[in-house]
Amino acid sequence: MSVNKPRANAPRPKETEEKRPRFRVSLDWEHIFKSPKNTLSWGTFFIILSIILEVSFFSHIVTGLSDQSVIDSLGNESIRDAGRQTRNFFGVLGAVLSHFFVYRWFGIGALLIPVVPFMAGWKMAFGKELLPLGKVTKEVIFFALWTSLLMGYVILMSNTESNLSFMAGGIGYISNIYLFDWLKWGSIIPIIFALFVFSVSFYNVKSVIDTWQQNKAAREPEPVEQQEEIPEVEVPAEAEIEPVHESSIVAVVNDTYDDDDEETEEEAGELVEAEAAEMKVTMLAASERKEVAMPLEMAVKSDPVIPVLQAAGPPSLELELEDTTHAESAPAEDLEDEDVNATILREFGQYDPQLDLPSYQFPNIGLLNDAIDNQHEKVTQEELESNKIRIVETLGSYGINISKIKATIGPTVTLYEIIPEAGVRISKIKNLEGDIALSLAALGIRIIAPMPGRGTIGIEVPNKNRETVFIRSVLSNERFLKANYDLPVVLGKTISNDIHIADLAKMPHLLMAGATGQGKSVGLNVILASLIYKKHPAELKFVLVDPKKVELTLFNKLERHFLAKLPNSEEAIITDTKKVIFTLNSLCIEMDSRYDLLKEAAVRNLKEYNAKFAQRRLNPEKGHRFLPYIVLVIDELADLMMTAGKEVETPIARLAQLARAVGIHLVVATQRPSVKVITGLIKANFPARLSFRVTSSIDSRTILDMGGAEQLVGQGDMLLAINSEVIRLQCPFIDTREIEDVCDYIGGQRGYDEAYALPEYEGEDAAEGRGELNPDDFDGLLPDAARLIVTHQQGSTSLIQRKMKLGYNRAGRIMDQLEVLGVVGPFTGSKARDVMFHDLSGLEEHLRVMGIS
Ligand SMILES: Nc1ncnc2c1ncn2[C@@H]1O[C@H](COP(=O)(O)OP(=O)(O)OP(=O)(O)O)[C@@H](O)[C@H]1O
Repeated sequence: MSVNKPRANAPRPKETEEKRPRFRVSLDWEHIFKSPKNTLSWGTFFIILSIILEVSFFSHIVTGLSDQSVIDSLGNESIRDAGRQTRNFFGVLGAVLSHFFVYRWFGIGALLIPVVPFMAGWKMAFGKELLPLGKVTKEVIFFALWTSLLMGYVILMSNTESNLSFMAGGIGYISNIYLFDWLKWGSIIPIIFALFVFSVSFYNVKSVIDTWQQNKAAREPEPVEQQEEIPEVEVPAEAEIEPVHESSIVAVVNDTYDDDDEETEEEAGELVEAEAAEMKVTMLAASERKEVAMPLEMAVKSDPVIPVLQAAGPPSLELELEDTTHAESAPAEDLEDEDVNATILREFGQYDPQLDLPSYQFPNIGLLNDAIDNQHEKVTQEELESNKIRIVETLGSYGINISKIKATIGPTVTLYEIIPEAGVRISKIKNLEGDIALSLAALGIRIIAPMPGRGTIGIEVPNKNRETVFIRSVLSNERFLKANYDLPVVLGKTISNDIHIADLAKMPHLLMAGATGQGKSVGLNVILASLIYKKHPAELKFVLVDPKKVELTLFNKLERHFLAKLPNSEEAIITDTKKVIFTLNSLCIEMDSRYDLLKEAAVRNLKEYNAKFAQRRLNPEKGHRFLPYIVLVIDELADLMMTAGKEVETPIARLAQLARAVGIHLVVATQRPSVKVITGLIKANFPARLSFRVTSSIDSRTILDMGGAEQLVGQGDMLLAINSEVIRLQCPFIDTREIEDVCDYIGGQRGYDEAYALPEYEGEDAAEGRGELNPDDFDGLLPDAARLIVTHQQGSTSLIQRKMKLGYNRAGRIMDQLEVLGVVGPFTGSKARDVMFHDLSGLEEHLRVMGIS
């Protein structure tokens, strides 16, 4: 066998030379600018810089002429002398900066320049953009140059060069001298043309004109005869499906956000929602037509997103790829959409859901009780020593000798880890649990034999004086503040006094059990409080189910911020079993519709979907929207299972099985962890389980698949089992007053108009009882909607949405009520419903008879 050896005189390979170390000073710019420690300082620096620039430039307008001589002689005299003579507000520095920016370059156009460092500084310091930075930078550069050119023209034409030429700056003045040679007074033409070109390309003037024209056309009454045959998808004019129109609608919303005008913001939001749904059908109709007419080369171009999904394999759960017919028709439309979306992204930056409530203030930690954890009551040295001695003696009396014992003091229990001498059987120690408890005269001794991954045997002994872990101490903990989880929840303090933070989004659901009075409700409140402290109302909604009627009432005040509810229900907190069934089914509908959106967006989970939406790669006019997480909290499953059984179990199991990918997570608590309540179906879908003290080891096994929870000492002492790992934790304590203060604080702020509307779900009974609907239950806008439908002879929800500027849910509800009233026929799929009245007089008579007008 021959081996190729390198010859001694062979040329040295190139890589060796490249690998030789070079002495280079390399700065880690990423760290310098982006490290959280530095951003505040850099941000403040840029803000100060912008103020210095602005004041200097203004000052230069008055002092520029007299400072000119100082600038000219700068090299010849000392800075000190120059400083004394300079009149600029910021001395020599201000004079020099102004000399360049104002005098040499931009003239008064330079006054715009400081806007850029100010906005950049603000973004760095506070992590938020006042306006989209990239867009503003381009505008500032253009208008600084353009103002300079315009001023140059004005000054040259008015012969005021000597005094005022600084207002044009070097760029404007010199450019105008050249332009003047060519065009004389006509040099204003290229200047105005430059403004025109910039406006057209930058502000998408064409789309504004198109929108205006379309709106004008839409306002003109449509002839009745033509509409008789038109199905639900209306306005099939070619111009209306131009994506340029879409961008303008989104632009309107964003402009409103930028203006911080909250009232108009909502109106615009609703308008867009209505327009979006209408456009959804219009675009659908358009895509169907395009499928036929699309040229071949367009059809084979693929959507850039779809291959990514294919490469990543079949998505989890229900997600499947689009069917091929759709995939073939999608690309051309998607390519157009991508262009529009890219333009919107460029102009308005990323979509920020928090701008829904721009002035929302997160609750501060000061609202919570500042009692510090009662350190002084901790375990004393004597207690430790006497426990150690008793453990060693008890084990010794059974012939078990210990080579080492070590204690770790936790908030509720102290963990004694022992290493027995060689040859001792673990099961022997485990069997002595009762004897050790007896000798220590303590309740709730738990033996962990062996301690996983530690090579020891653990004996947990409750402390005589236990420590209360206050919620404030955990929520203000740096680890929690920095936790970058999607749904961070603090569950408690571990035996080594670390706080245990979990990500509910990853769990993905939590099942809690515990006998009465052991701390379940406090535990639920702690979970809710952790989420409220970390998430903005736009990002998270709660569905609260409280059959006990008193536990979660306090959260009612969060209705217009954090709560979700069924459209027709009065109370945001659900206490009635029937409503619970409706709500659970409604959540299943929400889950299914979210899956449809994910499928259409070709993404695999909510995070990817929202990221894509924020990058403006999903068109709101096709029904896409930012999807908040939804956390369903049930404070007493036992009660529901007893009264409704399968009706509750099935949707819960379905949600638990499927909803994680679409951001719906469940936290379910129960007093009775019996197999009738925690059925196999439910249990199998809750990998994370938490148990407070239960009454028997059978209960403990039902919830945790192991004993031990019956040995806990109550008051928030708990065992958390995730993926076969069990941790003992002390739950933090939050009291009613604290929850009240936090809820008052949030509830007192401006919120959404109403709670987040879940999809409507009508139980079978409701469908049967439809004919008996009480006129008092009808929507106030029902008569107007009926007149609209009859006037247009078109039973379309989107018509109500668009003309009456209503959200989709409300318009849909009105349409259902119109059906009950007999104004329109039943739902017929994609076609518009039949209209049962041909003229308004017939309708008015009918409304009068029905007692509605
Ligand atoms: N983490 C904790 N720290 C200290 N004390 C606690 C803690 N959790 C609960 N407690 C005490 O236990 C009492 C009962 O707690 P909680 O109301 O949460 O019980 P529960 O399990 O919800 O009972 P029920 O099922 O009857 O509603 C509280 O009023 C409080 O005094």
